[in-house]
Amino acid sequence: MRTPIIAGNWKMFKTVKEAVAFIEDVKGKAEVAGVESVICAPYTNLPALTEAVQGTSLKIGAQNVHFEDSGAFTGEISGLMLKEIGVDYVIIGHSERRAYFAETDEIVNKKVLAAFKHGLLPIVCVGESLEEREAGKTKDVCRVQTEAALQGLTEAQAAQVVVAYEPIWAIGTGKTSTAEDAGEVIGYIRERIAAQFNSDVAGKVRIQYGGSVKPNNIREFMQHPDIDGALVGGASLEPASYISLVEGAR
Ligand SMILES: O=C(CO)COP(=O)(O)O
Repeated sequence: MRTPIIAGNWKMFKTVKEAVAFIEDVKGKAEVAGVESVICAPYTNLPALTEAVQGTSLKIGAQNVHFEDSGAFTGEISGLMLKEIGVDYVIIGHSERRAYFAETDEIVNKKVLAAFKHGLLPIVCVGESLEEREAGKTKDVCRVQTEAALQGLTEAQAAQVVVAYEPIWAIGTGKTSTAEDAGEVIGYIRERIAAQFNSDVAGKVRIQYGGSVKPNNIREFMQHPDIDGALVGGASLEPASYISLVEGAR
């Protein structure tokens, strides 16, 4: 059985003070047996957050990582640095990074390999644009992005990957995919992982849905047998809303 995973992607929101106050509010509440609960925060929050979640089951993730360990890469942060401060997860290849920061499938793959090198677990984002959806390319886009991201991983590593299927048109728009539709794409992604590795690996990889997930629709997505959780932007920012999301994944 795959453990459901709810991950909040805070994007570029919250100061350190706000981030720590959030953890105080959700401690013990956004902790539900059998559900993994991860907050992916801006870099500046991470040291305080890894400290704040000590003694809880909450996990902390970054939203990006550079693929080199160190070097002349002004403004970048490496996996080595994230591991040192106790980060567990890292979001890689979010559509906002692909669109605004020119991340290619090749860069995403390098980052996934770098994450494993440092013992960080990647949450790899894939998903189609509205244009691609309308052109009937949804599955192709997801296949190409997923295969590229997981290239070069061992079977043991691949089995630990979290994939987030986030249709770009559903992000921050209030439009969601239906659970049935998202489940179909996610089922297809799982089939492709089975083809790339094997069915044992594919059976272990957790695949989330992301895109306007809210407390009022989380249960619908979680009821689909192929959907293992959610990557949530806007609705992860308020403690009460985040707690409801984690409870909804039970
Ligand atoms: O991009 C997302 C999570 O990574 C989704 O954002 P929203 O939940 O705000 O639509």
